[in-house]
Amino acid sequence: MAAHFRIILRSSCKWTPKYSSIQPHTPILRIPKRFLCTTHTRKEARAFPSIFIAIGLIGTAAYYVLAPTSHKTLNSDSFIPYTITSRQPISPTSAIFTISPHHHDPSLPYLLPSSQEWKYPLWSVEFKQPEVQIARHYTPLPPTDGENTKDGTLSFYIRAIGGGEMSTYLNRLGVGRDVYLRGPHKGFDVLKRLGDQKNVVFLAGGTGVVPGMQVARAVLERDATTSVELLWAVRKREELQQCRQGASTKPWWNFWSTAAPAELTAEVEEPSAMGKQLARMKARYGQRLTIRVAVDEERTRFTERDIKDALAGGGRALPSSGCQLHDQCLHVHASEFEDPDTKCQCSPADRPGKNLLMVSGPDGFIAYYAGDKKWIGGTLTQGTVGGVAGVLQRKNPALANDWLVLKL
Ligand SMILES: Cc1cc2nc3c(=O)[nH]c(=O)nc-3n(C[C@H](O)[C@H](O)[C@H](O)COP(=O)(O)OP(=O)(O)OC[C@H]3O[C@@H](n4cnc5c(N)ncnc54)[C@H](O)[C@@H]3O)c2cc1C
Repeated sequence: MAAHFRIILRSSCKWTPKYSSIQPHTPILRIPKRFLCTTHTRKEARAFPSIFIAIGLIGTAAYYVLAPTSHKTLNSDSFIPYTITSRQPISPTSAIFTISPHHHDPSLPYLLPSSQEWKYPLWSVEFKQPEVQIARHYTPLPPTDGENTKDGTLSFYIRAIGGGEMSTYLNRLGVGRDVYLRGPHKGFDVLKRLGDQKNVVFLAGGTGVVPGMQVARAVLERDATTSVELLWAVRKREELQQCRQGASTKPWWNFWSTAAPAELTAEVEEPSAMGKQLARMKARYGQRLTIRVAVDEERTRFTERDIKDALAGGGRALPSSGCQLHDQCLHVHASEFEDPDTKCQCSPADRPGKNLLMVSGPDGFIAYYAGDKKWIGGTLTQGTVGGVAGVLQRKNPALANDWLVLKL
């Protein structure tokens, strides 16, 4: 989920290449001589094709500006409007935004047909910044119990990054303002990758916890024998709990009584809006979902030992070389946006599947725990496994076989 740059808006792409491919002296329209009136002066004759060109350009531009867009509801080709219906501040730089589409869609593209359930275990949408024409991905928070998903409402946990174009723009918007979305964009198919295995460890930094919540929900709803350990690193405690006015910087909740990352129970004291969401998930899944939180400003963090302990519970998996879904080597050049043609190439008799170690957050966080992602030919790819995960794999080669590392 590292910083993502995408400056292309597909609607404008439709015509931009035509213009960008024009060479300085390439004629755009050739006017046959017979159409040129002989009584025209040379100057007028030269002006004639220019008029055609100008009319052509204006007509094309008018078409794209004025033509009604064929899409009114969420789709992966064009941006459609939503209105911000609520904004719950969490810290000075982060908030949960809830948005509703302008037009009701009876068959939302991210829901299973005739169901309230999400279709994908991991997905995101793009928001566009209309003033500077950029788009960035954001991850919808999974619906809480009893929430109606059919009305198209979506919620997002968004942090404003200092100097960040999109996130500071979004952070300035209040209730009633419009935002424009395109999607859904499918992420890694974690359920197929997990297959017959049962364990997911999700290490998240900051807003990277949201894909972790999506994955936890999908995996824990799949069957009652799965378990998820969600390790969430935040800079400040306020992401999880509201701080009292004038409270000491020392931990004062029982929850924070140890120097190591603490385990979250279903009863978080004075929870933030994110704390409430996590506590609800903990209450729903009980022992099957472990949530631990490390706070930078309290000098707690997830160490190599913590990750090793979290991985200790994974079952043994069979080797899966040559399978695009299960072979770590074949993930080196894979993008986190799943190719719809990606299929399991393992033998069904082998009951394919890998336990999953997933790492999501800012670039530096991912690099520290799992190694850098790499840009190859304009695509951000997984790269090799490095960082803490790489060290653990070298110390215990069985981990490299039993656990697939995925970076978001
Ligand atoms: C699939 C996916 C899902 C995402 N989901 C969410 C989400 O739910 N919530 C959310 O807040 N963000 C999410 N992001 C990140 C988001 O897309 C943007 O990258 C982020 O909001 C910064 O965009 P920007 O335009 O403000 O910053 P930019 O103008 O792109 O970057 C400004 C500077 O900030 C740095 N930077 C960018 N992101 C971070 C970061 N996270 N931490 C520290 N420095 C950073 C950049 O390297 C750059 O130097 C997601 C990204 C992806 C790829």
